[in-house]
Amino acid sequence: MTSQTTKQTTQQTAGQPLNTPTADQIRRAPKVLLHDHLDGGLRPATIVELARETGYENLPETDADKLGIWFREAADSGSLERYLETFAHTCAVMQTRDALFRVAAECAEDLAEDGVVYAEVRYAPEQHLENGLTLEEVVEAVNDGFREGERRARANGHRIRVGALLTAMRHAARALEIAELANRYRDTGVVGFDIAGAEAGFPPTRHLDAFEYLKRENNHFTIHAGEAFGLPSIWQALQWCGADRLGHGVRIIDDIEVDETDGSVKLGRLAAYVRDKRIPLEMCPTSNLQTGAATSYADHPFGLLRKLQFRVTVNTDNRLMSGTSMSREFEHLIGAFGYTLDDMLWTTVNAMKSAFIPFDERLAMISDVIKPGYAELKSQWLFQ
Ligand SMILES: O=c1[nH]cnc2c1ncn2[C@@H]1O[C@H](CO)[C@@H](O)[C@H]1O
Ligand SMILES: [Zn+2]
Repeated sequence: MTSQTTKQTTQQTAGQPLNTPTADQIRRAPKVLLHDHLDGGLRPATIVELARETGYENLPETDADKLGIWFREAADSGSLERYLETFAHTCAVMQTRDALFRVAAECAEDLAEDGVVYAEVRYAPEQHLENGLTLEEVVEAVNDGFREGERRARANGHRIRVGALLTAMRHAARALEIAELANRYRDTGVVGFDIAGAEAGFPPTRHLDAFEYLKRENNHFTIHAGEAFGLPSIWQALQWCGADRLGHGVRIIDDIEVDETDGSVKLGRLAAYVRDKRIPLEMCPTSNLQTGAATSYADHPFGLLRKLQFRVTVNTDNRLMSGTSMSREFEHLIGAFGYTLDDMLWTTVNAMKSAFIPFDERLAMISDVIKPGYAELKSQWLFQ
């Protein structure tokens, strides 16, 4: 009896449910990433090497460590437009088949190393044509790179699946062409479509033809909306364009009123629609702090949206510019909101449900990979 009481006490102090996950647990927990830019996630050392190989001379630093810091600081501008200027350097070194292959392979390897089991990684093929590659050659180089990265990850004891999202730049006029490209490669590595770039002045409806085309083809797309611009952008993305998911979507918070005195919450029509329809929000906390879309982790809308059970997901956006990883994004949120492994599991299941691969594969990932992975971590204390 006495020993049982002791055991009970030990259970409660060592017991997983009450504990904040450790850094090691966060890294080992299976994670799902829906919003990550290929040209925003290069290893600094790779940029330096590729610049040397391809004769690109405009890098602001040629020492890999200093270059990594330069990207983070330059991206820390408080403005999306200035944040986006840093991509000139990464795109500049991604203009050959070999470079695209290498960057894609390393991307898959790095994500797998960080415990990501499923990722949708996006990039804009139209930004990789400067040395004469065709759109098709760009897509095939990246797809081959992802397959190579998956193989290398497997050889290192990790399992990851990576799908590509093809992005069209919202200031340009190639969205329909890129949407057609995404459709052509839908059975060979491309799982969907997106638009990105400066939001103010470039509303989603500018590219309505691309979205209508994809809907007719029963294909999937997400739209960067509600990041640097507010509710009208989100409303257009959903109600005019028919987006399956929202890239960021943080500004949906502008349609939610919290009563300071009794804490009661009132959702506007758009926020209610987003929650009722289970529209996935691809949230990227660190990126939002850098572009000024949020002021601190503790004040990030993720906390309230999670509490209100919006379908929130955790994402990296640009690992290079934000000096981040999926584990780090979770660490920040856990630090700010006291989340447990169960919260991580909840958002990870949210993300997997929202992926663009077929339903049976999503379900199998949830039941055969994600849930067993968290169960394994949660049961550790029993054997300590
Ligand atoms: O947070 C973001 N908001 C809008 N556009 C972005 C963001 N991060 C990257 N890109 C843009 O997407 C392109 C293709 O990957 C990048 O080159 C960058 O211009
Ligand atoms: Zn993005």
